[in-house]
Amino acid sequence: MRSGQVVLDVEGLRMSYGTNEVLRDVNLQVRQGEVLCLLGPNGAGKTTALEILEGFRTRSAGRVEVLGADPAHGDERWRARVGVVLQSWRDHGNWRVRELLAQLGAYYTCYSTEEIERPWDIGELIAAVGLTAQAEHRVRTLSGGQRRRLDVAVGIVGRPELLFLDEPTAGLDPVARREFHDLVDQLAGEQHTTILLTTHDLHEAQKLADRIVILTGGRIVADGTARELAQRIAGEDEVRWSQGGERFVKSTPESTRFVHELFQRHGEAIADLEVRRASLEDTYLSLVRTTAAEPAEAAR
Ligand SMILES: Nc1ncnc2c1ncn2[C@@H]1O[C@H](COP(=O)(O)OP(=O)(O)OP(=O)(O)O)[C@@H](O)[C@H]1O
Repeated sequence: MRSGQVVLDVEGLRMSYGTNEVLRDVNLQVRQGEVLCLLGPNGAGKTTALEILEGFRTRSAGRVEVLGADPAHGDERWRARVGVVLQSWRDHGNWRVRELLAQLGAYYTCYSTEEIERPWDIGELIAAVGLTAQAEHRVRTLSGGQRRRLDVAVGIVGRPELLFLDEPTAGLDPVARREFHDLVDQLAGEQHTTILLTTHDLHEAQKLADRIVILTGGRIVADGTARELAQRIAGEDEVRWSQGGERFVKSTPESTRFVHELFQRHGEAIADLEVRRASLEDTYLSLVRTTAAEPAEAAR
């Protein structure tokens, strides 16, 4: 998945709000078609980083290139190629769902290309985000989760090449969450949309992301697939079993192979087998605790 061209390139990004230095030295490259999850504790600077990449916030220092342009100077054509789902916005209460999406979608028509017809067909889009039953409802009458689905629809109505999603599944019920995951898979798989999203749900990150980036202490402290991160920091898998009335525990980086060999050697004598794989959660907690324990100067 890392073979596509670089669509997002960040080097030495810094951001301060007054004396509060939030981003200290962020370096990141994202390739076309990647789904990248940005993780980090509350206040780590994820939204700030996203807002800079989206061109909504001016950075203090560093080089940022998004779809070949500096987002601080992105023109309308550039903006039409970028989709944004913010944490929350509460406008357009009087509009009906279909009417609002058609109105917003019309803006993108002139930005169609030979490869990408803009906007998304509104009926198809409404179905894709699961709002068909509410298509003629006024926005202010939607529930929180339905509103979040609409936020996602607004973000993708122009068929963006690059999509930023800030906590897209916050407040969604399990069914809506699953549908959203399918939609992300569809956007990345069929439309090759590059997706950068933030979440606090590690299972979601594990499920959706080709690559996970952990931001804490103003820097990226880990970058890799869920499995790579789990193993690199949390360590090895743990295999437990009993044999002849005795309990055994073995730590191994290759639990599948180990279990295979165990059964080859001892067959039916093996009982109570359990495999605990190194988890992303272990890694995440360990990294975030380490950074939180460091004095700010040490992290610089
Ligand atoms: N407009 C602003 N003015 C001043 N400080 C701000 C502003 N926006 C964010 N901050 C501060 O910057 C830091 C990072 O905030 P940000 O919202 O980027 O974090 P986050 O990682 O998205 O957090 P969360 O997971 O809680 O959404 C916090 O200390 C916050 O108080």
